[in-house]
Amino acid sequence: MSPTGGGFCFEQLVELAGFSVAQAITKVYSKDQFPAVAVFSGPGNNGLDGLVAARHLAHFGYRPRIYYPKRPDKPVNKGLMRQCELLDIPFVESPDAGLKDADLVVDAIFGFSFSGEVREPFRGAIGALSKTSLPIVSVDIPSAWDVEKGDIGGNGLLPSMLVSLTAPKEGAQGFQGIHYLGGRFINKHMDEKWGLNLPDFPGTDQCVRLGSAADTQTRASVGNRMDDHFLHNVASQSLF
Ligand SMILES: NC(=O)C1=CN([C@@H]2O[C@H](COP(=O)(O)OP(=O)(O)OC[C@H]3O[C@@H](n4cnc5c(N)ncnc54)[C@H](O)[C@@H]3O)[C@@H](O)[C@H]2O)[C@@H](O)CC1
Ligand SMILES: [K+]
Repeated sequence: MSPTGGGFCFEQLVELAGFSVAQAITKVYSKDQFPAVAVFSGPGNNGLDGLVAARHLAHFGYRPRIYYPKRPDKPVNKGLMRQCELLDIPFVESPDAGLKDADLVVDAIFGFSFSGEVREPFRGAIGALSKTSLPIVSVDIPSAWDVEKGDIGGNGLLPSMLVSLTAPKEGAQGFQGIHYLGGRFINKHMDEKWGLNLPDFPGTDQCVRLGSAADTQTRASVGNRMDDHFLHNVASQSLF
């Protein structure tokens, strides 16, 4: 683990992101009504947020299963998978196996680095999720949406709930569903540097519900600039 410019290491940010997603889910979809959660994880960091969320959901009393078809051979991926295996969270081999008898879906396929036409095996996964009537919770941005322009191709997911991380993305401005902000790790220096004007997180919560479209809009362009920064500095470990 290497410290970043803000003192964080990457694994910490992924942990806080995934934890906030799991907690936001508890606010809207109770474990009694939505016990079986299908987590669809993509090949990048959005997918890692999904693995972390699955682990916390299991601790919270849900029954997650994970569809994770492309698994980069990195210590962080292997570690997060191992943690899930030790909680007896099954890894399923197909989108259909993920959705069978599920009550809820977590869409952690693509985040802000998605671009172009969806390639397999994720084209099939997104196709399956587009057809399901189950509620979908998207992590950071609905998968296959353009991070700046939203669902321009018309092929992206239409989730019932979105948990934006750190700050909403510009592309999420048109999102009409239940919108939470997660990732409670911004200090006042970061907030001022980026002009985030973050809302107060209630009590010990890791997430806060965004009330209105205006709430999203005022923060969206900042969210994109931060993500650009995040993207270009993750390798050099100089985040924030
Ligand atoms: N901003 C923040 O503070 C944090 C962000 N995190 C997460 O990191 C995410 C961004 O992670 P990454 O930069 O790894 O990117 P993504 O997870 O968005 O996805 C990148 C992966 O998707 C693949 N991909 C892109 N376009 C594709 C296409 N058309 N068809 C098939 N595959 C495609 C790429 O080859 C790459 O493997 C965020 O959205 C968020 O979920 C957190 O993990 C940590 C905190
Ligand atoms: K997503």
